[in-house]
Amino acid sequence: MVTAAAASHKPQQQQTRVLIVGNYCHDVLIQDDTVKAESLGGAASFISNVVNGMSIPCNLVSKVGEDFKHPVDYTPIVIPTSKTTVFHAYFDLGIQGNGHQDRVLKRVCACDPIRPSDLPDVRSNFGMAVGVGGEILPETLERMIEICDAVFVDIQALIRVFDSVDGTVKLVKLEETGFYSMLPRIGVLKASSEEAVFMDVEEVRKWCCVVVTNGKDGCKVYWKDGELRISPFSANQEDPTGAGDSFLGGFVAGLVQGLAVPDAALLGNLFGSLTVEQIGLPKFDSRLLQRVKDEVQRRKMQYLHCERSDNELEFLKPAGHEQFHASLGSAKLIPPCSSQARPWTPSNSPKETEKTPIPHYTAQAKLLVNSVYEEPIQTVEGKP
Ligand SMILES: Nc1ncnc2c1ncn2[C@@H]1O[C@H](COP(=O)(O)OP(=O)(O)OP(=O)(O)O)[C@@H](O)[C@H]1O
Ligand SMILES: O[C@H]1[C@H](O)[C@@H](O)[C@H](O)[C@@H](O)[C@H]1O
Repeated sequence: MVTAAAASHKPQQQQTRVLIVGNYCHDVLIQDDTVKAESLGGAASFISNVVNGMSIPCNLVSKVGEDFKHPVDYTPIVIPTSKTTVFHAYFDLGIQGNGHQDRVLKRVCACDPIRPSDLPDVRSNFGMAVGVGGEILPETLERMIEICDAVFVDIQALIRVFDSVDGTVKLVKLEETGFYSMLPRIGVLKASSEEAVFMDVEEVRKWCCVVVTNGKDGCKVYWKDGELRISPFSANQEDPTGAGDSFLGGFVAGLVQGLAVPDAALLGNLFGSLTVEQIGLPKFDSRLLQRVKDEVQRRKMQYLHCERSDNELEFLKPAGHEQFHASLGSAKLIPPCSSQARPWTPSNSPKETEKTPIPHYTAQAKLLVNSVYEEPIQTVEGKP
């Protein structure tokens, strides 16, 4: 675990604040044996879409093959001997109708894994380990823990295995993976409710903060001594792909800007709900984004009037949380600005100069990792 003392010795002036690690992929959505859509995929693409939308600078490490066919903001590493990861998402195979499994995923092509040597040498405040096709190796996560103040992990990067014949994605128990012993050194583990059954939440919450997303019902945050349900936003679901990724992007964007954990989780729910309303990678309306940024700034001003001396308060709902939910909900109702709701391209993504300075990120990263987990814990019970 990163201790407060260790974190305070880290350099305070850094270029990169958010480091996203995970491969871009090609997503093919299939229904009734017909290709419904093909789009850019991978948690890294959905997350950077949100983080960029919130004007937060980030760095991204991703690998693709020479066949990679989408314009992206962050140039991936091109591997001449490998093909881009491809997922086929079947919306009519084995779906249970209980809202748990919304699609059957097959990884039909896998690009190279991301290795420690692929990561930048500079320190980051927030690291995001967000693989989709098995590209995050245990040694890669180890390196991320070394170079980032706080690491956020999507459990899908850790527990996916792929059928050797047709690539169907299956899940294994977290404790059976080589990642389990690293839990005390990560900040947040995010899982969907479908994935959460592959870990013992009661055990894992002793080591790190756990966030379980639950589709249209929002999400739940668990920490060592408490848990909170965070309300959803209504949405007309078109395609669930990437909802969890956009959630994580919004959650981290909120924390980077200094929001308390429950308010940041609301931002996650908001971006998750916006994502399911579009097929593939969502395009966020610029007026909506501006309104969300304004609401976040307004929310931070409210904090100035509250005493929040106890670290655990970062996990509890600050006064005005429900009002913040209502304000974000009304931002969602802004009608799209037709001239601006154009397809996303690198040329209309925010320029570095337009990105706003973020004053509180280091304090927030330290708080998140250290506040309620202040006792340094060296091992997970039963593991070295
Ligand atoms: N139908 C919906 N209506 C409103 N909000 C939704 C809906 N579906 C998802 N969300 C929001 O997005 C978040 C993440 O969704 P979900 O739990 O489905 O993640 P996921 O299964 O990891 O998604 P994916 O694997 O498709 O990326 C939820 O916590 C919720 O806030
Ligand atoms: O683009 C999608 C998205 O990133 C999903 O979260 C992931 O589960 C899929 O594997 C991927 O193809």
